[in-house]
Amino acid sequence: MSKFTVLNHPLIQHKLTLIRNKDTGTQEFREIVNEIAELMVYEITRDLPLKDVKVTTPMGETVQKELAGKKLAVIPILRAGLGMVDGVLQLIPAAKVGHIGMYRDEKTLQPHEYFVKLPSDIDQRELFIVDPMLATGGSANMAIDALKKRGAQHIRLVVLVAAPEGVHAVQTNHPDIDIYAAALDEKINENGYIFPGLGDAGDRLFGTK
Ligand SMILES: O=P(O)(O)OC[C@H]1O[C@H](OP(=O)(O)OP(=O)(O)O)[C@H](O)[C@@H]1O
Ligand SMILES: O=c1cc[nH]c(=O)[nH]1
Ligand SMILES: [Mg+2]
Repeated sequence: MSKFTVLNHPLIQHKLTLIRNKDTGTQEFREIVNEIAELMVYEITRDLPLKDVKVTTPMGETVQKELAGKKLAVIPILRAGLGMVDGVLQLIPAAKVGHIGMYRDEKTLQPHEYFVKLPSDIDQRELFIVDPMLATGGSANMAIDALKKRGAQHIRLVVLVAAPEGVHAVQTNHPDIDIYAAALDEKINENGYIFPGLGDAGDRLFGTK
């Protein structure tokens, strides 16, 4: 069974409260989403493997550490996932970026894929799928399917707000995928939105409401 981890760092929790507030405007919302993404990536990369390397300082030769594992790629689920990309790249500037376009039918809540463009070597990379919202889990499951179909082997899912239904759906369909969230909320409401949530993440990021 995959791991589900809520990142309880006080800065993450404080910033999440700011963007839940309905009076937080587009500019601030966008800035804070990136800040939270950056903090989350800092937390979840604690287990990246290191190896010894020789380095010559101005004082002489020494053996120190550098990252040893697979290269990384960040995969935003469009649109709202785009809001987290800059935050991730702030810490991992060399990461490649793949895009998966997905929208949820407002009535059926079924996801529809409309765009996929990925680095050619995703099978060699550790992939971080980013999307602020994990509601029914339909979009995340379809994005994971799209990556696996193209050879991806190491995928983690990073979301800001998760609903229990979405966590269960991803864990059931993809027991190999670890999920990280800034919060686990109460439920999905009758319109398919997470409660208490933060509303429509894409609309709040891009000012489209
Ligand atoms: O878990 P689910 O029930 O699939 O819902 C979550 C999805 O819904 C939102 O995207 P939306 O369809 O609103 O597209 P957008 O990012 O373009 O606004 C959100 O960003 C997720 O991708
Ligand atoms: O609460 C939700 C659920 C799906 N998508 C969003 O943007 N918000
Ligand atoms: Mg949306």
